[in-house]
Amino acid sequence: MRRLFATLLVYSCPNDPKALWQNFESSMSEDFAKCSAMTSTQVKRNVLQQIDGFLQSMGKSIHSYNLIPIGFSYENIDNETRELRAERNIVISEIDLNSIQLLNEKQKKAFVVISERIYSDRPDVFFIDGPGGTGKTFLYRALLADVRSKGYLALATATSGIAASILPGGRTAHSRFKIPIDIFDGATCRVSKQTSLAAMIKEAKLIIWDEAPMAKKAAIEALDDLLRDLMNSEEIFGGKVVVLGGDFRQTLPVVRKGTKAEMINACLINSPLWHKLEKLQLIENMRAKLDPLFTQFLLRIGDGTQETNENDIVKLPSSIIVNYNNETDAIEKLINIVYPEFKDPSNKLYCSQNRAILTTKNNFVDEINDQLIKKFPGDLTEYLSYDETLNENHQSEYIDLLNTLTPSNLPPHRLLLKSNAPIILLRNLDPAEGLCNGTRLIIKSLSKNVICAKIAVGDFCGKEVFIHRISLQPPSDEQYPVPYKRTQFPIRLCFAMTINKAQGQTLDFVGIYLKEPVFSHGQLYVAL
Ligand SMILES: Nc1ncnc2c1ncn2[C@@H]1O[C@H](COP(=O)(O)OP(=O)(O)OP(=O)(O)O)[C@@H](O)[C@H]1O
Repeated sequence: MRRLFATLLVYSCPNDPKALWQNFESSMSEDFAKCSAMTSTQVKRNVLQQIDGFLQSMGKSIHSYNLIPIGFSYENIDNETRELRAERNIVISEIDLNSIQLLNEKQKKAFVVISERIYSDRPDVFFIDGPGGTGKTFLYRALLADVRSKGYLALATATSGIAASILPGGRTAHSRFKIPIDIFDGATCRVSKQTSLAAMIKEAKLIIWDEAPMAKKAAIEALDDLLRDLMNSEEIFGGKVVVLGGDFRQTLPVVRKGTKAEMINACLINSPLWHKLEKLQLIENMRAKLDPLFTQFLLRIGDGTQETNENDIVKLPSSIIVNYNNETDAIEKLINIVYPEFKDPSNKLYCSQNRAILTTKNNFVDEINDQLIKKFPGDLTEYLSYDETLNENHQSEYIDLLNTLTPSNLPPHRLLLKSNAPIILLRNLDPAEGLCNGTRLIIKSLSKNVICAKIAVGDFCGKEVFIHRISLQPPSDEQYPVPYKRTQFPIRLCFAMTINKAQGQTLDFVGIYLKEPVFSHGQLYVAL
């Protein structure tokens, strides 16, 4: 409830935060108040400190909301000290520690080389290059467990929230190192030398950045500059052991409206840092171990070496193709294969959580989700967004148009939902607690102002969370007739999703709907 209150303050900008606080203070204090050892002042202080912690993780502070009564002594623990404490308190799982014994030959080699540099204080910077499923995450988890079990700090980061959420203590690199989101060449991280965040980064024995190929080179160069500055060293990454990793066959950094050349230029591979990284390769596909022929085919797709016809089109193996007569028949058949329980209502519905239909464009995703939510059993609940122009003088002129717009990173104006349906989160609400852009959840209940949902996968699987409406804006570089914001639940249905959104997801069963050819072989590779 305290987290819900903090996200309401940040994303819904209530007119009178103090009144809201006074109304709900006792409900938000219930658990602390039950502890008889605490005085009412201590209860209030604890509640305020926790709310402040949530606010700070979203870049805000409790002092902006006028919640603390005048004269009330509120000693806030510096948020960064809190972060350091959180780092030190990360639970090291037995499974991760034991996984060191299970590493395959290449993973073991990488583990030994990196560990040797960490503990001998002869720093180096690595790039773990491995196609999807070759056990990069497995290796990172083993390294993190090993370093942390020896009492050292190890910082786990990734480019996307969803990849960060599968690393223990994982955070997005942007939030951990305060790298500007709208990064450009020469931009710097917003960490000043005197803060305890700087002290924590300096103390770290190991820094991991997963999905580095998806980040712009400017972001990784900003980390290099930050570490040189903090460590007062001209060595690469300030002489820290840094492990970057990922798979260049998957999708590359997004340069909105950029040309192919601009996208390639933004890649880590075109940074002066690239040649200085020690490359370690993982090759054995641990995910598709039982199907070596498919694994080889997948690698040829990723490397762009699979044979194509005269129109540059690859032929997929007939064993994975669904035969159909026409377009309507095609999508019907695919739906029946991916979601067989829709045909047989006695079948368990809940298995839909680890299944998805992947396709290339948002409008195909919407078409499929619309069809499936109607077939899904249960009562429909409709939530309409409130769309408003930033300049209120334009509101009446544009309101109807705004409702029809479907920007890629915004929920739809008309959200049709049912209990037990799968949804995907569209914002990083609380990555430390598993609520990232890309987290999949199953709806438990739908109320007028709050949706209760259960996280469907990952370390936080099964956790129940409350989601409320927030104000969202389309990306500033997407062209719309007028600047506007949409107040809506930050979710979409996810019976179907785009291939790009699926990158980094773990799905048990996938149907791929290719109404049009994919944009690149990297996109087909991610889907397959
Ligand atoms: N040495 C190993 N022993 C047993 N299982 C392993 C080993 N290495 C990896 N795995 C398993 O193989 C699967 C794929 O591994 P992992 O997710 O680490 O790959 P990845 O390279 O990070 O993939 P992606 O790039 O798609 O995220 C996981 O289920 C993981 O637990």
